[in-house]
Formats: sequence, C-alpha cells, structure tokens
Amino acid sequence: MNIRRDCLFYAAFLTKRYTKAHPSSSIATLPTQGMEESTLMDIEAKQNALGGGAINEKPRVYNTNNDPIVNGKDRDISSNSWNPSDELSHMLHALVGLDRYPNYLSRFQQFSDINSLEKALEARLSDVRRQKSEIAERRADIRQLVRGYILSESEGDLGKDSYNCSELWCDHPLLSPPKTWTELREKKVLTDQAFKVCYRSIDSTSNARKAKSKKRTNSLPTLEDIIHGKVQVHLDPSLLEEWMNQEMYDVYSFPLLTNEFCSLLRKTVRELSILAESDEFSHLQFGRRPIDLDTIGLGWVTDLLFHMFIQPLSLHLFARTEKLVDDDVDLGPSTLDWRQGYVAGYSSDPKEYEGTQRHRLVPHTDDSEVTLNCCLGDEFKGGSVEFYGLRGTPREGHFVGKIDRPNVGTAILHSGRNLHAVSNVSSGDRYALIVWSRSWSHTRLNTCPCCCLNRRQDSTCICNRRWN
Ligand SMILES: O=C(O)CCC(=O)C(=O)O
Ligand SMILES: [Fe+2]
Repeated sequence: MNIRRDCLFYAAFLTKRYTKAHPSSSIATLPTQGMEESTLMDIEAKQNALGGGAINEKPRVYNTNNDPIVNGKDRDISSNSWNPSDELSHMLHALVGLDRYPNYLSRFQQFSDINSLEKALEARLSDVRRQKSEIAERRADIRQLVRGYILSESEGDLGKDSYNCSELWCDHPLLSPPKTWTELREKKVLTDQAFKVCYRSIDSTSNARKAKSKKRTNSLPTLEDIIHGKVQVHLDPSLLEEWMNQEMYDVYSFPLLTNEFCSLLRKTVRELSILAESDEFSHLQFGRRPIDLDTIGLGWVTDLLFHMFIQPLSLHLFARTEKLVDDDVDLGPSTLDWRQGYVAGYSSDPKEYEGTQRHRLVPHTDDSEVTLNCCLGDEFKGGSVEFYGLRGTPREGHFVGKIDRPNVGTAILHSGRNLHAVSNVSSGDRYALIVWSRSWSHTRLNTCPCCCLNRRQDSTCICNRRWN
C-alpha cells in the first residue's frame, strides 16, 4: 500500500492556507501591543495582583472537612483525619504555586496544615536525593561494565574512569559515532533507501539555499551537526512515497537500518547483559529492563534517528494530530525536542542475562508524541505489533491491524497514543529498538503529562478540577 498523498501534503496545504496574520497569543490582542516587554510584564503583574492570581488566595480551612470531595472520591466527612499534604493538588501547588500566587500559603488557616505540607515536601526532597545518588552510582557501574566489554573486545587501553560512557566508544571500529556522510555509509548503519532519502533531501535543501544566497561554498550540513541537532532536516515529500508504506490508519513503515547494524546492536545488548551477570555487576540487574542507549553510551544512534528521520517525518505526518504546531501557524521547525531510545528484548524463553525480558507486551500507549519502532531481529516466531486505535477517538480499543515481524531493519512510525501491543513470541528471541519522542516546548507546554497522554478533557484528573 502506498503512503497516503493527502497526509503527506496536508501540511504543505495548511502552510499555504494560513498566514501569520492571525496571531493566536492573547497578549498580542491586548491594546498594549508593541509596548516594551517590561511594561507588559508590569501590567500583567498588576492585573494578577488585583483580579488575577490573588483571587485564588481565598482562605481555605482544610481540616474542618468542609469539602467532601477529594480526588473525585467521597471523603468521610465525619473524620478529621486528612491534611493538605495528602492531596496531590496541594503538593503540586506548593511546588509551582508559590511563584504564581505569592501569598499561596495564606489560604492555609491552620499553621499545622503548613507544617504538614512542609514535612511532606521534605520527605519528597530526601527521596529525590536518595534516587539521585543511586542513579549516579548505577551510571558509574554501567560505565565500568561498558568499559570492560569494549576492552575485552579491543585489548586496548581506554584510560581512566573519568571517561563518560559515550567517549568509551570513540575508537570502536563500528559503534563510534560516524563523523562524515562517507563514514555513515561505510559503517552500513542505514539502508541504501534511507540514506538516499536523507542525503538527497539535505543536498537539495542546501542547493536551494546556496542559489538563494548566491554563495559558492559547499553548504551541505555536516553529519555531526545533524546528529547534535544543530541543523533542522527537511525530508523531500517526493522521495518519501517510494520509501514508505502506510500500513494502516496513521501507522507508517519504511526500511531504516541494515541487517548488519541490527545484528551489531543485538549482539552488543546481548553480550553486555551476559557480562553484567558477573558478581561485580549482578547488583545492577542490567538485563531486567529494556536497555537505554544513552546509559550504555550509544545515544548517538538515538540522536541520528531522531534528528534525521523522526523530527522531519513527524512534521509531515503528525504535526496537526499530535499538536506539534498550532493550527493557525506555519509548520516551521519541528517541536519534537526530547527523545529516549532503548532496546527491548522478548523471547519464548525470556532470560535477563540475554537482555530478553518478556514473552509479549500488553496493549498500551507510549509516553511519547511519536514513537519509532525498528525490528532488530533475531530469528523468532510471533511478536507481531498490533494496533488498537488512537486514544481519545472512537476507534480506541478496536483492533485496527497488525504488522508481522521479523522484518529486520524495518521501522514503524506511529503516534504514541495509538494503542499497541506485541503478541506472544512463540519461538526464538526478538529485539526491537524503540525511540520515544516528545514535544515539551509545544504539545506538553501547558498540559499535565497524564492528561496529555490520555487526551483527557474532563475533570477526572487531579490537575484539572482540583488544580485551583
Ligand atoms: O517491541 C515492540 O515492538 C514494541 C515495544 C513498545 O511498544 C514499547 O516499548 O513501548
Ligand atoms: Fe509502546
């Protein structure tokens, strides 16, 4: 099936249709338009003090039980046993509300209520500190693990412990980050088709720029700039049709990684998991969870896929549906600005020491705006990716279609809120590289993460009815 033309060109159509003549920001519609920024801020502050923020500082007495409904549940109003620190909304307010409402705590009539809030926050803070030091220790141990693995492969000297994990790979013949387009090709990371789509798009964009600026210099962005997100990649829609398939509504697939690279990633994850079984590292329980590429120093793979493919493809395919841009503005640059890449392992006989954690995966949505899922192999039966419709739409929960695996190196791109599952792996081992991408600067800017994920617009969330 070919990718739907209307989807790919929808964005371009809207770009033409809407102009910047409709500013959406409320501040732009104030009669004060054009004033110095500081003046506007002064006015805003004054408005908040008079009729905005301060109105929210109405006194509240929490432990006299005059509010029988908390978190949507009936309270036992005959008991005097609850306090504001039990309420998530107050805890959240104490974190962010103190700035927004400078007199926030004045609404607490009882000093004991403030004490209880303070205690609860201190307990949280000590949890944060404990987790922080555990994470630092874990990361240092994983660095040692990776160092031991590379050393055993290379017989070389990797220097002192001051190296961070990604630096450990810098001399690795295959897994060091490619610096040039030629190196990327030679390392056989991307399929020929994926390389061609990206290289040709970038070449034609930079040629167009060159012609515009009448400069003679070669302005092809370096691969390093792309991996580090210094350059925004635009993929030419005319090249995408040949490369991509639309598998079902809102789910796309395309050959992305070579067999060689998939097998290298698989082997690395597997061997690291085996090495982590040794007494020195067994406390890490390394293979118990999917293996994050950043943690093992291979975050460049995630960066490459994110900047080269996920960001630009999402602008073509998910800009409006995932609210990556406003309805009434140009597409502009991608607002996907966060990514996490990990390798998940499945097996008919899961073994943590081989990095396989499960037989299957239950239907779920991802905490991402857009997810890329690339099959790394190995030889297995079962393990199809099944889709059950977009959360927040009438299709939610109904089987829409499935993509059979293994098709090593083939990636699927779907919205994170598209319910999906992995069916039982009935024989062999199955690995997948998953990249979750989020838009903190846009989609999630003013939304509670759980409401955003669940597309909730009712009052069932703590952040909604109870927030103020
Ligand atoms: O393994 C797969 O194909 C899907 C994994 C997945 O959905 C997830 O990790 O969120
Ligand atoms: Fe998922």
